[in-house]
Amino acid sequence: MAKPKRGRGGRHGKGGSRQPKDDRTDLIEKIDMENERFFAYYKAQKIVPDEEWDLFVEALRQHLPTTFRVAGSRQTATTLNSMIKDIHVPTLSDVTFEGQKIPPPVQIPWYPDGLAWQFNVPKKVLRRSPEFKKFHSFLVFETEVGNISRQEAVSMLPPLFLEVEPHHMVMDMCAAPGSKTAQLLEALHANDTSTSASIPSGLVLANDSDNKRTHLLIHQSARLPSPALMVTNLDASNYPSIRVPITSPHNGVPHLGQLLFDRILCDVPCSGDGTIRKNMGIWKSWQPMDGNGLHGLQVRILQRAMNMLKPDGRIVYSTCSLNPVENEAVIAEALTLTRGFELVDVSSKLPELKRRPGLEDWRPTTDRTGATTYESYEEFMSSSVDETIKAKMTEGHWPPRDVGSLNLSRCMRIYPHLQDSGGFFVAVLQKIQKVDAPANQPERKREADEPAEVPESKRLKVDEDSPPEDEEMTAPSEALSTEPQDDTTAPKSSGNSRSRKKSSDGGFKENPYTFLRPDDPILQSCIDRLHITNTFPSSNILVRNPEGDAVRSLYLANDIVKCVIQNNNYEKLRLTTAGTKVFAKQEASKGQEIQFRVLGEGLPVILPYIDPSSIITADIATLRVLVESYYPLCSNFAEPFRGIIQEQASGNHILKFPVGSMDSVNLAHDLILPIWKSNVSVTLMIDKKAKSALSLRVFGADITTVGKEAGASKSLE
Ligand SMILES: C[S@@+](CC[C@H](N)C(=O)[O-])C[C@H]1O[C@@H](n2cnc3c(N)ncnc32)[C@H](O)[C@@H]1O
Repeated sequence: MAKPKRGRGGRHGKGGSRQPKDDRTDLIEKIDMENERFFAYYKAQKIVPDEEWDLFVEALRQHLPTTFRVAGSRQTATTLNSMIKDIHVPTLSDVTFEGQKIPPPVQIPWYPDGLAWQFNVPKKVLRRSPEFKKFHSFLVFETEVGNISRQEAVSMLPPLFLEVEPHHMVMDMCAAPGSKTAQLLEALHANDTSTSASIPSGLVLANDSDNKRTHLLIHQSARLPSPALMVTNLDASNYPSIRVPITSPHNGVPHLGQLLFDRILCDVPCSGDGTIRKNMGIWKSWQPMDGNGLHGLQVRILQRAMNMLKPDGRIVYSTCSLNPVENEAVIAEALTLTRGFELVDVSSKLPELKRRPGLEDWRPTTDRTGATTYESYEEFMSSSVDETIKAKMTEGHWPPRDVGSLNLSRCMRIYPHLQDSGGFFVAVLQKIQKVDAPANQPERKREADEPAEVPESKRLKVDEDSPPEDEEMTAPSEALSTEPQDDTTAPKSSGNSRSRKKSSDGGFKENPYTFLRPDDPILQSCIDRLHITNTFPSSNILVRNPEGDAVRSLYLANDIVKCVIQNNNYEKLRLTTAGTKVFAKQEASKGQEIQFRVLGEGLPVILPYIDPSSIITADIATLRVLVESYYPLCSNFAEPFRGIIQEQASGNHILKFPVGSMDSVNLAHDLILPIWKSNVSVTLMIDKKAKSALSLRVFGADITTVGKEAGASKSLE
């Protein structure tokens, strides 16, 4: 095979111009994009027809386009998407750089409502072309505030195939760093508007076994605050049953039963060779046996998901690996071991997505060169391979004898050459009947004790008091699991564990969540100050300490999150996050009364409960003053806002900027923002990056103090 010699962009720096050190286009030049083991192994698997092989390999060597998704509520997303389409794309359509025409971003054809985009320009264009530079700033700020998600196109697929609805109980088994969790949350919040968030009746339970990555997930999910989110830090293959009160439909007697899920995502740890266009180290490090050691863990995670699913529920299993041992072999093994499931035919869903059917035949290997593969387990076991190596492989690595009955062709393989993307695998499973666990099946050697190593490439893949309502909790009796489970149930008398945090459970050091009494004086003062109506679920407010004191932050949980917290031991669940922060303590100056204020990210969920007469209406000129400086004096505002704000008491207030135009600035939808009024000045209570994003969106430039300082320092360079 001829050695690849090129990447995007020129091979040498032009005219002595400075080359950015970390420009991946340069890296592509330097990396030897060859790996005979990779080629030998995947040719033997026949993952693509012979006539497509060269196209496939050529695509692996190309620079991966940058892709992003417009996120957030449907209304916000539609408005922002129109801005990209009608303002940014026309500006970017006529850009030439160093004599070359640069193509503008284009919509990814298969993504619903045109909300996903891709573009492929060298970094130096993003840095030096004024048009692309401005677009890049827009992307950076909107990403910071959660309106845009920089995500690989193929990674957007699994949540789309899950078809989540706001009432669904959803589990994300291996969730960090959380790009797919964000999509699941968005689907749960489909009824949000541009200013207010719903409190969905469903749940997104996001889990990851890696504690550090769990915190990354929590950071990411703060961009889409939700009272329906819980994050846990457990091994998904051994996830404990979650207990919730269930009313038996037969005798109406309530008891604690297992919470079963409508939708489960298994985006499992994998060898990650489908990301080779981005993680170019894979060219050098890839070994044919990378997937063998992961297969067992992948099967166990999928099986655990199958045992936590409701009848008719759906599981999406996905990897960014091309290896059938991590894909079809896992599906085949799980379908064989756990009866009552079938692969769903989703060929008519996302019709524009180019995909290939799952394989029905594959040939695992333990040969380092990838040249010797084995058609069957029997052939492998009778070979001269060392016994210690044989012991690491199981029958489940190979296609089962009844492979034809499993409909493996319903799995989806996405290859880089089909639509200029990464490589990916997706399978959709549905539970068709009550699961008999364990299934009647021939005795198999299992990999249960095999420690699976997660390859580095994958680890680094980052580019989180009232009785339960019967309606929500009632599950059909056949939905109850009969399997013996680790009991996470909290002592009945106490509800949530009120013991102090301790590190007795594998180093778990999080504080418990404790519900505030609805008449807690601090909660009441927040309610009174903002004129919050009595329909507000004040019995669902939590604090993060065992004493139940409102010390720093107040969180809001929905009913199912509350129910899970009250009926399970938080330490056994390794509960890392629950609900969303809505109020926080505002540090007061000396002698002033301590007050709590509503947070910018908490406001959308509180807004539907705020009496509209307590919201102050302001105009775009007022917004400009608030964006331009940190602490504008009340006297700096024009009338009528100046008079209105001067009359208000010090503390937290909510401003509404209605749709409209003023001085060529257009507000496409209402803006609702929190402010803090002190004796003589007013502050917009959103963080710096959110302020810059807002400024770019509304005023077309970053007019914040930070933005102006950054602009000034650039012009001095
Ligand atoms: C492919 S990544 C998940 C990516 C994530 N779904 C996303 O879209 O951002 C796989 C994740 O599985 C986690 N993991 C590895 N072994 C696990 C286990 N036994 N249980 C739960 N999570 C595991 C890793 O820490 C890693 O974050």
